[in-house]
Amino acid sequence: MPTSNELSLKTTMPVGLYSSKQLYVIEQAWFAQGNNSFALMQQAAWQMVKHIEILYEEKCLNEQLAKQGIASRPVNRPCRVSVWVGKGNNGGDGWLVAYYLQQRGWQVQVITVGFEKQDFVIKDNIESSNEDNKNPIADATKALQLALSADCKYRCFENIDDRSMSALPADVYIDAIFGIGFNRAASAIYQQAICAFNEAAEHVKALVIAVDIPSGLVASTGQVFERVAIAADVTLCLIARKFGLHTKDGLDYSGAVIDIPLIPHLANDNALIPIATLINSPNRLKPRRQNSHKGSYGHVLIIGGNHIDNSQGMGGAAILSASSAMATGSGKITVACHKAYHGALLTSLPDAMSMDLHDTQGVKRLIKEASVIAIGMGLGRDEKAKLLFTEYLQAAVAEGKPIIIDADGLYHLASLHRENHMLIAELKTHSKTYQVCLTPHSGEAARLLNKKVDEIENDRLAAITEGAAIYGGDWVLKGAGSLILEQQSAQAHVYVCGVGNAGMATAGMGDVLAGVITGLWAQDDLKHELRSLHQAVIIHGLAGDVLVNQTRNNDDNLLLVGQRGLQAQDMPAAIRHVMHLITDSL
Ligand SMILES: NC(=O)C1=CN([C@@H]2O[C@H](COP(=O)(O)OP(=O)(O)OC[C@H]3O[C@@H](n4cnc5c(N)ncnc54)[C@H](OP(=O)(O)O)[C@@H]3O)[C@@H](O)[C@H]2O)[C@@H](O)CC1
Ligand SMILES: Nc1ncnc2c1ncn2[C@@H]1O[C@H](COP(=O)(O)OP(=O)(O)O)[C@@H](O)[C@H]1O
Repeated sequence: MPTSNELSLKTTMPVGLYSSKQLYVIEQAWFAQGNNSFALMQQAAWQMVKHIEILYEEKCLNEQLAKQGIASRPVNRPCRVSVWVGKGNNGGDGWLVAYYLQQRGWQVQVITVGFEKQDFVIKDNIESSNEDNKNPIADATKALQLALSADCKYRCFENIDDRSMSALPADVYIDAIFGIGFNRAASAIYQQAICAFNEAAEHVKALVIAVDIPSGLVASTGQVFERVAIAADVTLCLIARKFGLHTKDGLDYSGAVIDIPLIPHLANDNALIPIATLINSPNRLKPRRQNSHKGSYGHVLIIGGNHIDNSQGMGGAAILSASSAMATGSGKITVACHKAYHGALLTSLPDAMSMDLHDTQGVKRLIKEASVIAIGMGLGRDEKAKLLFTEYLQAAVAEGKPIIIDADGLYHLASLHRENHMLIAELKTHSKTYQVCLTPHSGEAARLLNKKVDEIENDRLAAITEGAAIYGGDWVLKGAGSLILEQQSAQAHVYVCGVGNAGMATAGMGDVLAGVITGLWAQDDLKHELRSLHQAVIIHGLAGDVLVNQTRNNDDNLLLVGQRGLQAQDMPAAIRHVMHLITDSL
C-alpha cells in the first residue's frame, strides 16, 4: 500500500490474469513444440529455490534490523525447511524444491499429504521406463523418486492431532499441496493438513512460501472453502498470474506475489487473452487549460438522499456522492434530495445547488441540463421511491445522458427486471450509445441476477459478465479486489482493482465511489481513458490507501491512523489529493 508520498512516484504496469484452464493450454502448447515437461518442472523448482534463499535472507536481515543488530539468521546450523507436498504436479514441484534445497545444504523435511505406502517404493528404472513412452512416469512421481534417491527425509501427514508434524521447527515452510488443479472443497485429510501447516508455521514464526498458488485457493475464482487455505507470506507464481490471487479471498492468503514466467505463451488463440487485467496505477492527467470555465468541467446531477415517511433518513449518501464528485474536479453540482437535507447539504457543501427530490418537473428539467446523472444513493426502497426512480431513469434515457446507477437504484432496477419492465431493454439499448454504469456489491448483484450472495461470491467474474449481458452498460462488482467490466470498447474487458483496503469496508464508501465516477465522467476535457470506469475505481482505492497511511496532527501530537475508523466523509479530501498527485505539473 503506497504512502501518499510514494504515490506520486510509483507506477506499476498492468498485469494479465489467467484462469487454470488457460494455464494448462499455455503448458500444452509448450510441450507440443517438443519441450520436455519434467525439464520445465526442474526449471520451475530451481528458480523457486533461488527465490526462497533470497526471501529467507531478506527476512533475516529485516528481523536483524528490527532487533537492532542481533543476528537471527542461523550461523552455526543449516537453514531448515519443511516442504508439504500433495500428489499432483504442484507436489512434484515441492519434491524438487526439497531435493535442490538439500543439495544446497538445507536441512529438509518433506511432509506428504494423501500418499499411500507404495508411492514411496524406490524405482530404479525411471529414465528407461520414461523413454519407452508406453507407460511414461508422471512428472510428480519422477520428482518424488529423485528426492527419495537423494535421501530426502519425509513423513506422512496422518491427522491434525499428530503433533510430531511440528517436531522439526523449520525456518521456512513451503506449501506444495495443491496448485492450479484445486477446484473443490478439500477432503478431510487435506483440510487437516492445511490447518496443521498454518498452525505449525505460525507457531515457529516461519517464512511461508506457496508454490504457484496457496493450497485451498481456487486459481480461477479466488474462492476459499470454509476459510481453509494456506496463509502465505509469498506466492511464487509460475508461468502466468492467476486471477484468483487478486480478488475475493485471494488477497488474504497470497501474500506478496512474485512471478516466475518460465516459458513464452505460444498458443496463439483467443483463449489466451487474459480473462482480466490487474491495475494498480491510474492514468496521468494533463493540467487544466488556463482558458477554461466551470462549464468546461461538466454539470453533475446527484439524485438520492430521501427521507422516507418522516422516519428513515439517508441524506448523507447523496451528500457524500456530491462532495466526492466535486473533489474530482467537476465544474458544477446539483443534488436532488429530500428538502429535509437541503440545510445539511449547504452546510457541508455550499458549492452545491439543491433541488427538491419530489419536485418531478424541476428534477426532469435538471436532467435535461446535466452532463451526467447518478441516481440511487439513499433514494429509499419503498414504492414512492421506486416511482421516482422509474420516472427519472426514463427521463435520463430519453435525454441521452450518461447514467450511474447505485445502491437503492439497483434495488429498483432488479424489481423492474423481474416485472419485465420495458425500461430495462431501453436502458440496455441506451448503454450501447451512452455511458451507463451499474455499481453493485455482491448483495446488490445477487438481487439483480436473482441469485444467492454465495453464488455471486463464488464466481465473481461469471457474475459481472452475466450482469453486463442482461442489463448492458459497464459494471463495477465492488469488494476486495473490485472487478470492473467495461464494454464500451470493441471488446468487453474486465479489470481487477489492485488498490484499496479493508478500512474502506464502511458505510458510505460506495456513495463516494459513485461520486468519483460521476465527477470524472462529467469532465469531458479528459480523454476517454482518463475518465474511464477503471480510472475512477483506482482513484477511489488510492484515496482510501492515502487515508490509512496518513499522519494526522492532533494539536501538537502526530497520530498515525490506520484502517479501523476510516470514514467515508474523509474521502473527498483524499480524492482531491490523489487527483493532484496524478496530474502532471505545468
Ligand atoms: N505441467 C507441468 O509440467 C508443470 C506444472 N507445474 C505445477 O503443476 C501444478 C498443477 O498440477 P496439477 O494439474 O497436477 O494440479 P495440482 O493442483 O498439483 O493437483 C491436482 C491433484 O489434486 C487433486 N485435487 C484437486 N482438488 C482437490 C480437493 N479439493 N481435494 C482433494 N484432491 C483434490 C486432483 O484430483 P482430481 O481432481 O484429479 O480428482 C489431482 O490429483 C501447477 O500449479 C504447478 O505448480 C509447474 O511445475 C510447471 C510445469
Ligand atoms: N476489503 C476491501 N478492500 C478494498 N475495497 C473495499 C473493501 N471493502 C469495501 N471496499 C470498497 O468500498 C466501497 C464500499 O461500497 P458499498 O458496499 O456500496 O458501501 P455503501 O453502500 O455503504 O456506500 C466499494 O467501492 C468497495 O470496493
